[in-house]
Amino acid sequence: MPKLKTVLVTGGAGYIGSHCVVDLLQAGHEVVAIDNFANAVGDEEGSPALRRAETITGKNITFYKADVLDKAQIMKIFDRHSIDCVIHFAALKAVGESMQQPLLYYQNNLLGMLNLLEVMRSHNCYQMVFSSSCTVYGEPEYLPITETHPTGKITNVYGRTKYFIEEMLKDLSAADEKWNIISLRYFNPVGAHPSGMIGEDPTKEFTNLMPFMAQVALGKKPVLTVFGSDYNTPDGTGVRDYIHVMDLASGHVAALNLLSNNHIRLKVYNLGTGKGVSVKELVNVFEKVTNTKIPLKYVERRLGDITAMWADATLAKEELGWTTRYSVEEMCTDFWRWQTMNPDGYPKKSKTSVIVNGKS
Ligand SMILES: O=c1ccn([C@@H]2O[C@H](COP(=O)(O)OP(=O)(O)O[C@H]3O[C@H](CO)[C@@H](O)[C@H](O)[C@H]3O)[C@@H](O)[C@H]2O)c(=O)[nH]1
Repeated sequence: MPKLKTVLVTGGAGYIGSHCVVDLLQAGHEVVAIDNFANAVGDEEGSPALRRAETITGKNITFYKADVLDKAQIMKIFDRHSIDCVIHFAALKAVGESMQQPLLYYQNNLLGMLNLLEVMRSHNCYQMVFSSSCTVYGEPEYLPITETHPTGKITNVYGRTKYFIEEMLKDLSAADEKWNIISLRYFNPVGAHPSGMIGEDPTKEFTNLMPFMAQVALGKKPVLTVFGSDYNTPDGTGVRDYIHVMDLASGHVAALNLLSNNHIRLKVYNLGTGKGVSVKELVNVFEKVTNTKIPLKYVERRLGDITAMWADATLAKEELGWTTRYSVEEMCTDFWRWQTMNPDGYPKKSKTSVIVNGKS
């Protein structure tokens, strides 16, 4: 039986965070969520995504508008709640921006993690699930990529922050056996909760393929720019391992269960489907399930993009007992449902029933 936990979810109002909160609540865990709204909709009064997560699950979430860079604030939250485990999503993640503002990325992602780990240690909380990325592998030396593939040859600052944090976690777990940490390397998260109530609504510019494609389908952008048609792939376009965000969410609940029942110190798992899908293939499926036509414009390769990447997710299957359930069709259908039900994303100003700063 999984043990029920009080889980602090940093970046809980964000795309992956909010979907993970739904799964945690449905599994019976208590959630304390924090977000600074750097890339999620919300304000002092709370988060529309989390309010909807409460509606979906019929459960309450405690929410704080808080920043992992503010150590004193994080201390207070730990003083107030008996946190068993932290799932750490809060990070900046725009590759282009990270190249222009490296210090911002190092400060936010590395210092944020350091603060969190120090506060955790001061409160005897040693369990963490960390949101890492397949970006730590750089250009693959072989496919599918296993967790033992070399890491570190990364061409962007964002990716290096994930890699440096993984190295930091290795040192930490080697130095102090109390830590019990899982780092999850995500492949390409897409889709939305099947209810259409929560989904991806970045406050920054859309740069990822599926959200951009949906903007084109909605008529908000004129054309989808395809970056490169001369890759060494079956149709010449880039290949990725797209994974439904609800599958990603269930991977976190599985990781939490493993940490509850085993002292593993530090483990790394790939979360992907194991299937490579090209840009053209994804566009075709999206057009089919949404009954839309996406105008395409082929341009040069995007700087820093890799050719192809997909996961070997055998380890997560064997050790976390986790498998993906959603097809590429469902990823597109669910994303489109979210987009058509919420063409402008979340309401930008809304009262929330979420318990904010510990008060209803
Ligand atoms: O307008 C677009 C956007 C993307 N692509 C292509 O679509 C594929 C997927 O691109 P995107 O959705 O931007 O994802 P990635 O570049 O694979 O980056 C994701 O996956 C990385 C791990 O590999 C993470 O580090 C990033 O945070 C995450 O955004 C790539 O072949 C891109 O060249 C286009 O052709 N046109």
